[in-house]
Amino acid sequence: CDCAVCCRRKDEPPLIKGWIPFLGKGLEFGKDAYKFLDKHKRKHGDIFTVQMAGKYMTFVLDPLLYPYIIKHGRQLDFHEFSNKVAPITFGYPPVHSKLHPGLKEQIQRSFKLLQGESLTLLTESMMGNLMLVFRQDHLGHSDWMSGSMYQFCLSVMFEATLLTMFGCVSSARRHGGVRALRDDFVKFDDKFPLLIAQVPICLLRGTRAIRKKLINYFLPDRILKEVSESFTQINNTLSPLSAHHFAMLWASVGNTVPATFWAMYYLLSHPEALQAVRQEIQEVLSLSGVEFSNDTDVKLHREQLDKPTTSSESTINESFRLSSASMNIRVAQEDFSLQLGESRSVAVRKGDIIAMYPQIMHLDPEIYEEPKKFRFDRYVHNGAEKTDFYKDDQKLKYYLMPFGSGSSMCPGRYFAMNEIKQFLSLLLLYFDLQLEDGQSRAELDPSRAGLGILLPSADVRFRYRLRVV
Ligand code: HEM
Repeated sequence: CDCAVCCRRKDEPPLIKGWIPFLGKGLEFGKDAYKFLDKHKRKHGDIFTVQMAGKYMTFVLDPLLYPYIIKHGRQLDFHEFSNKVAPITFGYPPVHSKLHPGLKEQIQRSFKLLQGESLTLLTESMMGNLMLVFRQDHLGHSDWMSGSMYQFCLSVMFEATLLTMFGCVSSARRHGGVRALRDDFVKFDDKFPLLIAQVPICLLRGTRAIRKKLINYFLPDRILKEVSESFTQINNTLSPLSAHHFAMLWASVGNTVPATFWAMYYLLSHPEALQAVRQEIQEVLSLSGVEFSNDTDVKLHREQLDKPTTSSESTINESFRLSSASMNIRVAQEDFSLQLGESRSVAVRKGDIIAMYPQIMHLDPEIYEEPKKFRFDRYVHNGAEKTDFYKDDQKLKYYLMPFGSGSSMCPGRYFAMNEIKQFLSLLLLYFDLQLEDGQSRAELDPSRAGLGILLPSADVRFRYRLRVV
């Protein structure tokens, strides 16, 4: 092993020193995250500590132990980490700032608007906006068109999400400046891993100016002019800071766009999956008495999306499994002994970081046979959702974790699932789709490992044509 490993007290995991790929004080993994963790797991077992910049970070990589960490919400806190890093990254005041009393509570309340009754509103609005963008940008031709898949997903999902979350200007249904906004967003997003790693923004050329432009876009007099019964109206009253709106925009598209890309890519590269999902969507429509034709707009309401659609959901979950590389972080609030099962405990000091890295579980051949292969029906059993997956002959409580876990779980997860389903439904209903020759080997770009859904290392060319129905 090329790392110095110290054996410590019996209740302390092996300590690995001298590993430098982490940047700054922060947590950017960079290219070697999976390899690094997998290598040390084989050598030192499922629990080990990495020392960096004076901090101790203990990785727990056995998914059978995840429930013990997740249930320690009080002693192992997520928000200490996010409350510190998010304001610096997105440029809003610290959540405990005296200038904005109650900000923390406002932010937490705004997360609730992504669920429950508001989710119905959001989902309906997203449907209309997706349809609008599809109709105006892509449904006008009957010949084969050629496109770049990531760019296609980005342009449709970015604009439809922006309209859904933040409304539109009063004079038009679409924003004139959306392309410029999207380009700036992509430039900021490129630097996102460095910002999260707490590299000072002044060292990232031009990024501060781009962030300022993006924040200014959300000033109340520039956007949100036509807000009636929308999510935006409620959201705006609760969280009046434009920099926080910008953070919400990042949260709502930063992972959703690559997740949509992977679901679309896997469907196009697996025709049997595409066929099964298309058939399932057609059945949902016909059961609701909707007769589909390509010159009318489709509406899929929340009740229809909530119907058991096992092939679509399994396809999306399988894409998450293969492309997600988020790290779940907790910060110890006190010195204590973290009990991991009946016979194991780990000494934790106040300020230590405990991390789970579910990608290791997602690619574990003991849990998922042939883990690198896409199988659209991996999460289907006897026509229903499959939820039993095993490790060491024990059923796993957590087997798929693209959205984090416990108290830190993504509040937008239901909305994300709905919007990806809506996007795929429109895509498969309206278009014949094909990959261009030689485009069936998309690779994951590991450079934002630790932060969510990985992007493809290169875009993929595809062809699409209006279906004749
Ligand atoms: C496929 C799409 C998505 C994925 C994979 C995803 C994943 C995640 C993950 C991994 C976290 C951090 C959880 C943790 O560290 O334990 C998170 C947090 C968050 N997500 Fe998502 N997310 C997605 C879509 C969305 C959408 C559509 C929204 C909003 C419309 C959203 C809003 C948020 C917010 C606000 C947080 C911060 C929560 C907090 O600080 O407590 N996400 N998401």
